[in-house]
Formats: sequence, structure tokens, C-alpha cells
Amino acid sequence: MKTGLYFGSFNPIHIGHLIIASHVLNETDLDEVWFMVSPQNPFKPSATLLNEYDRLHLVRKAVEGDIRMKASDAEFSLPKPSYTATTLAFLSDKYPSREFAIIMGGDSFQNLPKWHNYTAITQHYPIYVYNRPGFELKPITSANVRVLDAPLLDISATHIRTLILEGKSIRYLVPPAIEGELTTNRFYRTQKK
Ligand SMILES: Nc1ncnc2c1ncn2[C@@H]1O[C@H](COP(=O)(O)OP(=O)(O)OP(=O)(O)O)[C@@H](O)[C@H]1O
Ligand SMILES: O=C(O)c1ccc[n+]([C@@H]2O[C@H](COP(=O)([O-])O)[C@@H](O)[C@H]2O)c1
Repeated sequence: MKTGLYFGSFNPIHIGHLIIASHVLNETDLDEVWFMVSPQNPFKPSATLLNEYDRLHLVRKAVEGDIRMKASDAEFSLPKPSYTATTLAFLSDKYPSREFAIIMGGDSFQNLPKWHNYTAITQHYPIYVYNRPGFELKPITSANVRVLDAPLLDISATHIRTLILEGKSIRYLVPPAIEGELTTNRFYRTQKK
């Protein structure tokens, strides 16, 4: 079984994430994708971050009915901030018969050499990179990288949060199942200090 691990804050999940996951499943030999919801990215401020249980719930809703995808809370019980190398060691230990690969956008890939223990990641796990507008892909020699040939998607969670704050529509940017949840629960309606 080959599992693609898609790490992210998913604050909130959007159709960019889902299109990327589906593209990877269609075009590679990965059998499934796990969305790894990170409680706290070591590099990102937490001011705009919805609590991890709400973000996990939105990811679950977004992938409901697609048997190729699942939401994981594995990082919830690991130390914070969420260091990917730590999570990978934990998962490889817990699931010895699974083969893991990593899926990430060009913005994350560009920063990879600054990540905690990054050579443990690049030496042991293949990385599927999905280009992102505005980010140049510089090769990392130690890594087993496959750049996906796919259209660029100029969609970000930051833009979605701004639209919500301004009272504008986010229709088509998130799956319908979570658009209703975001509205009902008034998520991202107020700017946290
Ligand atoms: N439009 C996109 N194209 C390619 N990769 C993307 C896209 N959106 C997100 N990703 C990738 O998905 C992963 C998780 O991203 P994340 O949850 O931070 O979404 P985001 O839209 O970048 O959020 P934010 O705007 O809050 O920084 C990262 O590897 C990121 O590079
Ligand atoms: O391990 C690290 O040092 C590290 C540094 C920066 C980001 N990450 C992880 O990369 C993922 C992408 O984060 P984000 O917030 O851009 O969605 C998320 O799972 C972070 O925990 C991990």
C-alpha cells in the first residue's frame, strides 16, 4: 500500500488541496492520500489559526465519500510545533508495512532546507511537488523529487479567510459541504489579535 501524506494547516481546506490530492492519485502509483492536519506549523503565526479540531472536522467533511482520501489527527498527540520529521518517524514506526511519500506545494518545498531535521525527510521519503504560482522550484540534491505536471492553481487559504472577513462569497473555492459549515459556525468572521 502506497500512501501519500499531505501535510498542512488546512486553515481551511480548499479546492486547491483537493484538486492536487486527486491529481496525484490519478497520475502516480499512490493508492491513497492522508491529509495530515498540523496543529501548529513551526513557521506560521497562530493568530488566524482555527483550532485543530475544527480544521480536522472541515477536512473530514471535505473528503467524505472519497474512499481514496482520509483526514488524520496523528499530529494532535505529538509535541508542538508540528515537526514533519517527527511525524514521519512516528508513522513509519506505527505502520511498518506501508510505503509513505510526501505531497507538497512549491512554497513548502522552497523552504524545506530550513525544516527541522530535513535530511531525515529527503533521504527516506519520495516527495511529490505541485507547483504554486510565484514560487520557483530549486532542486535539492539529496531528495527524491517528482515535480507534477499540472495546471497552476492560484487559490490560497489566506485569500479565503480575507473574503470571509470582508463578507464576500467563497463559493467554488471550498467544497459545498464545508461552505455551509464555515457560514453556520461563523469561522474566520473576526480578526484574532
Ligand atoms: N494552490 C495551491 N497550489 C499548490 N500547492 C498548494 C496550494 N494551496 C496549498 N498548497 C500546498 O498545500 C499544503 C498545505 O497548505 P496550506 O494548508 O498552508 O494552504 P495555503 O492555502 O497555503 O494556506 P495559507 O494561505 O493559510 O498559507 C502546502 O504544501 C502548500 O504548499
Ligand atoms: O518540520 C518542520 O520544520 C516544518 C517547517 C515548516 C512547515 N512544516 C509543516 O509543513 C506543513 C505545511 O504547513 P502549512 O501551514 O503551510 O500548511 C505543515 O504540516 C507544517 O507542520 C514543517
